[in-house]
Amino acid sequence: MELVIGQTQRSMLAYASRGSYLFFKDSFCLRKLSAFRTAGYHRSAVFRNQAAHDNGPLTLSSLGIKHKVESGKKDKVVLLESSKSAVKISSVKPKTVKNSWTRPVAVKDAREIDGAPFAVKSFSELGLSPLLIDRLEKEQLTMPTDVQSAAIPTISQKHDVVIQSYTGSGKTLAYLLPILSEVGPLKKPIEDERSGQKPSIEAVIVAPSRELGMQIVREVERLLGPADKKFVQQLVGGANRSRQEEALKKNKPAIVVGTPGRIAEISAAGKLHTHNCRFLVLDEVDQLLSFNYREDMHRILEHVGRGPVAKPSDMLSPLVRRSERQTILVSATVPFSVVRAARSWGSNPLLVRAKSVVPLDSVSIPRATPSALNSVAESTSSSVTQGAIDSLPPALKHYYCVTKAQHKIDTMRRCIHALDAKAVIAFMNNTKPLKDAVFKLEGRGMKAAELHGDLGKLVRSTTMKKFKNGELRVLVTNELSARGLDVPECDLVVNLDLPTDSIHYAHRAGRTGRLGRKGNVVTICEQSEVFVVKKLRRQLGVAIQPCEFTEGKLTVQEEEEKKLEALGPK
Ligand SMILES: Nc1ncnc2c1ncn2[C@@H]1O[C@H](COP(=O)(O)OP(=O)(O)OP(=O)(O)O)[C@@H](O)[C@H]1O
Repeated sequence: MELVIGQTQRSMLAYASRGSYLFFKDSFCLRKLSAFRTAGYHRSAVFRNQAAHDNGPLTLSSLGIKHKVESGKKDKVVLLESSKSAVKISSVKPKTVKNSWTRPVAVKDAREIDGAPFAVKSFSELGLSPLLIDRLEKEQLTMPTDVQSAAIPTISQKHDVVIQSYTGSGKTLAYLLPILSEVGPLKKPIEDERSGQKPSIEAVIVAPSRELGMQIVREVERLLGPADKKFVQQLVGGANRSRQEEALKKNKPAIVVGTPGRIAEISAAGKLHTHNCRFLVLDEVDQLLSFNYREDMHRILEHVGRGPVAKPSDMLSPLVRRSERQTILVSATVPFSVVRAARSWGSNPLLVRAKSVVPLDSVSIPRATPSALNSVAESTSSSVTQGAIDSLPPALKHYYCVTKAQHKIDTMRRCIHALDAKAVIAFMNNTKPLKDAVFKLEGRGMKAAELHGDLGKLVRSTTMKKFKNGELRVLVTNELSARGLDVPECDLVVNLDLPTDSIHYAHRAGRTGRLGRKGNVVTICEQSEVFVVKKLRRQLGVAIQPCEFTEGKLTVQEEEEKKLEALGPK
């Protein structure tokens, strides 16, 4: 059936219900639009109108569009009347690729996607399963963030995606919710569900640090509810491996969350069966691409979601092989290395941001130039810098304070008092000096603790718990253990050592100002390092103001600022 749409005055984008047409931006001329299978069932369609878009979240009502769904028919029809044009969307049989042992998978044609529904008023407009909506309401999670509004429908329609949005903008739920809508006890009833199907692992989530891995496990447990916690299993390093293997056997979880080394280790031992896995999520993916995870990541990518090939005729084409598993890459920063990975591990991946969903191939992210191999120069490459800028929470305030190396801790203590900060994360580049920093802070009566990879799992989780419940005021840590960490109460980030580039600056800064909250970032440096702060300031396009802490107050050094500006860029 051909859908013909009259010209409309506005460039609009619409998502429609199951099995219907997806049509997209640009003034709709008379043309055939190809069908597109949606796994999730929308009870509404959301239009994007460029004009209205800039005035905040878009919903049908905000666009003056009334919609109703005629139910009871096999194919649903969503009638949309707008003041400008009447558009009738009717259902069509989607094209699917079906194999003997995999679920029907729509052959993806990302060219059809141009924009996504924007911030909608509630999760129930995003086609999530009713059971999951109930759980969200019980957890007082009612309104999706922008990146969630864009990511949830896109993932539900079986696209491989790269989710990029600034730190603390809700990327974790952006991928967890569509997965929980399809997998585990909260999933939608699936028409072609074969009864008595052996429970198997259907989603693998990989995180670069134990803390982040455990944080994601707690988020899944929170959503599943106390009775269904066993559907998710942690496979993080540092924990007892045989206990993890016993739990896998006993609980047969639908979702596993872990660090690359431990997942690869248990998979290699033949104790982790992920060939039927439908989702592979790589959280903080730019970290997971680093050299030290190479072997483990290779194993995970080669095995997760790679179904058994029963007979030669089942040999899957490269496209279908890749499309049998949905690959979801997540990070606040998306340097070229992530783009390259998405292209090789996914099929027609889409770049999902807070306000847009576009084919990844349509975004020009230049390669890091060979000369940018060293970290400081690397951040001069526009892709890296752009990634950092995109990852900075908008409500943050940035300062720097000059002092001698031996006075840094004392300066930080004065900074904490001046800002009356309650939960401070202080970053250093190496593990060794962390203990000394804690010792000095404790010596001045400030409750502090160190967090790094050399500590045992128990010490690390106890430290995190104490920090989150306010028993500790300062957490002194290094880069890796802080990636993705979510401590909503964190109101101050201090750089005791300069970050190596703008991306690292942005990820550190993003530990505060979570989900739009206020936050301060203070970099304490020596005079000889001021030029690096200026470079970061230029690359990030944020005001990192010179300041000092005297008589219990933070004062911005205006004249110093003017002097610096007068010197011009170095
Ligand atoms: N729709 C929502 N409504 C209310 N709170 C939310 C919502 N989505 C996420 N949150 C909360 O916001 C905080 C930040 O979410 P999350 O950690 O997923 O952000 P992120 O973008 O993954 O951050 P990072 O880039 O640092 O990993 C969490 O405490 C989370 O529980």
